[in-house]
Amino acid sequence: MTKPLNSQASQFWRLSADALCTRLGCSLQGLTGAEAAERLGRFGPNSDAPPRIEGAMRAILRRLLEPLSLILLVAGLVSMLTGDDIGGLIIVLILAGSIGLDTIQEGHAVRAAEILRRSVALKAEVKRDGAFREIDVEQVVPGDLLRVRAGDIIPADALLLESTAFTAGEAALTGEPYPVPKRAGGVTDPDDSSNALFRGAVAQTGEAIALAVRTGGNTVFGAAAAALAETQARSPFERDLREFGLVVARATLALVLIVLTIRVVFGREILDSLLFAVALAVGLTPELLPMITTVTLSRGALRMAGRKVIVKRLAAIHDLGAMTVLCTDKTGTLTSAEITLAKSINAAGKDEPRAAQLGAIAASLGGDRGSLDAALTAGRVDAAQGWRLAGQQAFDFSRRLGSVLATGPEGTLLIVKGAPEAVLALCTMDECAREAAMARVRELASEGLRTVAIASRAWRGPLREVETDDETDLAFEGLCAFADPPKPTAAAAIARLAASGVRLKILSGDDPVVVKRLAGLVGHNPERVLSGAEIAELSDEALAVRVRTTDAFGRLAPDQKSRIVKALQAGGEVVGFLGDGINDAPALKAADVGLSVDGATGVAQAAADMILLASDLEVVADGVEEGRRTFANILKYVRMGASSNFGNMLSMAAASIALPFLPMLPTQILLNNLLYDLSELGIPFDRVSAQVTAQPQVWSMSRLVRFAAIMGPLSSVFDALTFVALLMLFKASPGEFRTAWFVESMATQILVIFIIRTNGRPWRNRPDPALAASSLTALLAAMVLPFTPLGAWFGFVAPPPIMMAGVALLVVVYLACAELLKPFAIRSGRKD
Ligand SMILES: Nc1ncnc2c1ncn2[C@@H]1O[C@H](COP(=O)(O)OP(=O)(O)OP(=O)(O)O)[C@@H](O)[C@H]1O
Ligand SMILES: [Mg+2]
Repeated sequence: MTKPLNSQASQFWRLSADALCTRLGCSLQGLTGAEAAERLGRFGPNSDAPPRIEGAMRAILRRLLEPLSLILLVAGLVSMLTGDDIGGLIIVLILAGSIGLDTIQEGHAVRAAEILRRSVALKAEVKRDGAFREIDVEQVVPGDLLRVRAGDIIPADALLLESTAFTAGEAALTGEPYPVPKRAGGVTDPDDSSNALFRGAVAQTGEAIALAVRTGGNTVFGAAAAALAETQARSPFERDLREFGLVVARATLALVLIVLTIRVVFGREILDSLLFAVALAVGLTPELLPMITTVTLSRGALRMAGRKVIVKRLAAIHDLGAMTVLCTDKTGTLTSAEITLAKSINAAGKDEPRAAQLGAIAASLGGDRGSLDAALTAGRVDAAQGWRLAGQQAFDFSRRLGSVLATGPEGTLLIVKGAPEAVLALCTMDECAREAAMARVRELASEGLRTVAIASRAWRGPLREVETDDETDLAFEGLCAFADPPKPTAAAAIARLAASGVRLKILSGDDPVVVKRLAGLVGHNPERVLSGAEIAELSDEALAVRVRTTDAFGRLAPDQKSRIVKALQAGGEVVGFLGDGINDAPALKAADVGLSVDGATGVAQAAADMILLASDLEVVADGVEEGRRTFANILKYVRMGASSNFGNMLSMAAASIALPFLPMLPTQILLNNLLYDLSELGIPFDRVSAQVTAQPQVWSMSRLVRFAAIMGPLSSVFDALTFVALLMLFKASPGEFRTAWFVESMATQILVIFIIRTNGRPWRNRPDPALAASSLTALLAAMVLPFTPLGAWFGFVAPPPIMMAGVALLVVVYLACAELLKPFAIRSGRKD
């Protein structure tokens, strides 16, 4: 991966800032809005090959160019030219109808979902018209002055101008596992790019100002960088569905070829046979399945947006519905994130403002964007007056401390701030005093207060950046205690999640005592809280066992959060992770469904699959419900296809070989297919019973196969019965046979939705009016058409009433049998 760095043309970091400014035609003062707009036009958006939203014409063309559509189009035209005007016209019209239907359906929903997804696009901070402001990452242009802070994804390739304790994680770009320090200034070694920032890397610590040099696909890592931000990997559900589609498509091809060959060998009319075969293929291919999943998922995404969840990766909707365990960070989800400074205590345990004073200096000079530093700064607003930052060691989540070198009225002071046990370990104090301080921390924790310890040391010698070795021989200054009360809504949301089969686990970097108390307050009551130190001792296998029974974790390092997620996955759980910090990003990536919140750090948002517009577990519970509902509706399509529709087409193939005449004319088959598609239009809107949304919905290919293996043959049996009855009993003419069977086939295909849309009795759970309307309209059209003058165009011949009565009876008996067999078809082999 280091290759692009070596290519001469891209080594902008070997130039000085001034030289780059000349080359880019800009200054170091940032661009004006007008300049930026002009550059955006010139350089294009800061993204790789922007995912174009397909226009209607293009969408129609894409469908028209599919092989089956092309064949139909050609066949239709040939029919027209060879004298069968009406037949040809009908084929072309039906083809146009189907394509129009698909385009309208897919276009609207998918476009709307894409717009939503963009609404949570990553932000970048740039100087425009003299002030720093947040803009969409795509709007960044070469020449922009960037400000990047810990937790941001670096928006463009840029030359560093200023930095404080800035390190960048470039692991995904270069393979270098540790964050690399970045400093402004010239470099001599061409391999040394420590003064450059690369798009797609993660700002790990500190802050930097940099000049954007390249954007979008021109960046050193180009597409690789974008791939980092957008994970659109296929979920198991999507993969299985595709596989299923492929299997069916192959079977279709084989079947159609067999039918065609046999018919041609037996000397039947070639054009007719070809048309019949193609129509059969149209009826058989689950060409709608991918479109329907996308549409249903997109509709689900729109509904979820109504419930304040923005979906970035569509398939994650299913994963959210399948989720069995939700891991969550503590601050901001269980608590309000508006942490306030409650107490400042000195080393002797007395109230004294000094700890808070020093904490505030450190926080305002060199703090991160976390809630603790915000509370410290807000606690003593002008503490930092007269102090200047001289050096820094940014807060490190693994060591749980950070320091600031500050020069001010007291001279130069090294201030160290972090988790009590981490800071106390660096202080010069006897064991007794240390124990007393820790006892105080525990006492505060039992009152629900979380603490940060402050230590300091007078600095002698030259001013420079702080190193880990400097953080020794510290004097313990005292503790700052913060109130972080639980959210009023948390307890109810946790209960709701539990009722819907989702177990909650708290994964916090905070003190186990604080975690345990808070958990109790929101009704979570874990038996004990496992700490990061204990986890470090466990093997992956041992951890996989422990996580099953442990519901809260404290003092976790970022990689331990993702270790726990993986341990849960190893135990067969579908794991969700909700977090907002830079320390949550690894776990968000590892989880099956990563949830972050609007306004979270860039890395967390980039790693997440969904963004909550309100940081509240209530929203997650809503999302879970919506996810299950969406999935249940997709399952209806799949089941529909796997039962009647597929069965009918198989019977058609068999009949075309066995019968001396075509069991249905090609135009009739196409009409059948179109009406069937129409009948399904209402499915995405359908209701789902509370019983179905009450438990995690896990996709299972084996269950679908079981369903198809029972319902498919049932449908074929009834087709065979229909054939026999029509030929033997009613002595139907070919025209009557086709018409009667058309009606029977439409009725069974369409009406079975009312049976399989619910696991219980159909009359207990009413369909949504939209579904009832689409199904019954399609059915009505199919039943009336043969008896109208228009029917003759399709080759329908009105059968005698007695024949129709027989067909009606068969349909009723079929539906009754389907209802009787349904419990066996949907019963799963295992308990779930
Ligand atoms: N800016 C900071 N300054 C000093 N100490 C900090 C800072 N940020 C975090 N810490 C310490 O590190 C610990 C872990 O950080 P933090 O609480 O943010 O982790 P977390 O896993 O995100 O926790 P939570 O579940 O509360 O969100 C804190 O409890 C605190 O002791
Ligand atoms: Mg946090």
